[in-house]
Amino acid sequence: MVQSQTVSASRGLRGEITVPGDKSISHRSVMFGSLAKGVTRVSGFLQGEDNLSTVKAFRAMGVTIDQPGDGELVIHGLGVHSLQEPADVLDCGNSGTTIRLMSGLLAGQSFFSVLTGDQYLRKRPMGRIVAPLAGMGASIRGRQQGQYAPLAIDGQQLKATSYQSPVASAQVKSAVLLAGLYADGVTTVYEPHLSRDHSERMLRHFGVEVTSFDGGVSLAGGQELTARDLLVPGDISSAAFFMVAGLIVPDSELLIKNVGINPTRCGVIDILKKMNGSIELVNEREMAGEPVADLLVKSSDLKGIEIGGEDVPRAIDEFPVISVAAACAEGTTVIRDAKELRVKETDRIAAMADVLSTFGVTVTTAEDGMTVQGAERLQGGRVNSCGDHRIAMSSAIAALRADGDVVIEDTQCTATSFPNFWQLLGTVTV
Ligand SMILES: O=C(O)C1=C[C@@H](OP(=O)(O)O)[C@@H](O)[C@H](O)C1
Ligand SMILES: C=C(OP(=O)(O)O)C(=O)O
Repeated sequence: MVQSQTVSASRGLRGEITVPGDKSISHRSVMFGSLAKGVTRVSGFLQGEDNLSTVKAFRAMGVTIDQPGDGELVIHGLGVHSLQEPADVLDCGNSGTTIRLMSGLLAGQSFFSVLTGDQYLRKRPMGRIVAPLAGMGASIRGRQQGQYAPLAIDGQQLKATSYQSPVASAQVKSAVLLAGLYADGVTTVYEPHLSRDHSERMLRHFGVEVTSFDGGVSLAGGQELTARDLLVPGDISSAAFFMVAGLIVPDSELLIKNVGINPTRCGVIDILKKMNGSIELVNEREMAGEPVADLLVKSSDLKGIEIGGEDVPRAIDEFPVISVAAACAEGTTVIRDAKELRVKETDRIAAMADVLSTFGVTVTTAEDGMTVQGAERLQGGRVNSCGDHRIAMSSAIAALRADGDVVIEDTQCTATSFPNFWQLLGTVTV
């Protein structure tokens, strides 16, 4: 049954919260832990649906993964050449990260595998990974000449590549690097702007030599991974909903604890600060090769700004909620260079333009972004998430500032990345 949620205006957000573990790092912990030799203990693992798809896929390839407690995994890795042919199709659900990274990994195995996903994932572009992997000798077939899943992968001996990616995408970069682990020679990926570097950091954590340089990254094939414990920080993409909520709702003061602030991910903090948002980083520290801090957020009078260039990949999943901040800011916000938003779980430019216009906000869209006119007041109404977790949660945050109740339809998708979102929102809103 399709679920919905009704959200009313808030008189302030107060208290301390901890958001669930980082989705990108959680995926990689399962993948790299499964390839490592030895036992990897993960804590802070995100038990969202996307990550559970990754766990299921590795179990289907013979890896023993125990879940002794909430957010805990024990992965019994047997080395880079230990995976077994899965007996059935691997279902990646809604998760772009799962299907794209696993395609790179499976391209170099000595077995056959098929990857698919839900109705949203089967519409997302796969040619962006199929093309560079084919250049390494991979045999991958998919619908419409390899553009769309299901993808059928006939594992091959791969050769190293030097690939110039046309998009700043960590999924493309990581897929090619994972294939590169199985290739003869040194694989290099160049990208137009630096995308999130969790793969590079975690591979190093597991003892792989990875060289990052201005414009790209390279690694030599044939390296082994050695198991090491991992602590997953809170997901900045999940924290972003509460950052914006704390800024736009008057009389708010919120401490969001234990948030990953990797420089390739913290564009949302820089953008919101540029909008005059009060966000203070306290207790900065490092956890398993990733920087972490607590974020103190206070209600602020936001102002419109221009956003584009290298800030875009550093905040790519946060644009739906950044557009909510823009709707509550004084003046105009222009978002450019963000065409990638059109190929996420939904077309997030079109979806947010729809949502914000229901709230009474004036939005114009462009192929690569949108212009949002800040509004004095938001109005209530009925919106639909289109099955996209980030659209559902962004709508909920806008509703905290609306004059009337907001009904959000199709809200079960929040379990993709933030299973306790509604409960947490309830605990901090006055
Ligand atoms: O590598 C990752 O974990 C991710 C990379 C990004 O996608 P792209 O690589 O398509 O930019 C991001 O949108 C996604 O949520 C997670
Ligand atoms: C785009 C996202 O994830 P993925 O690409 O892994 O589906 C997201 O979480 O916003």
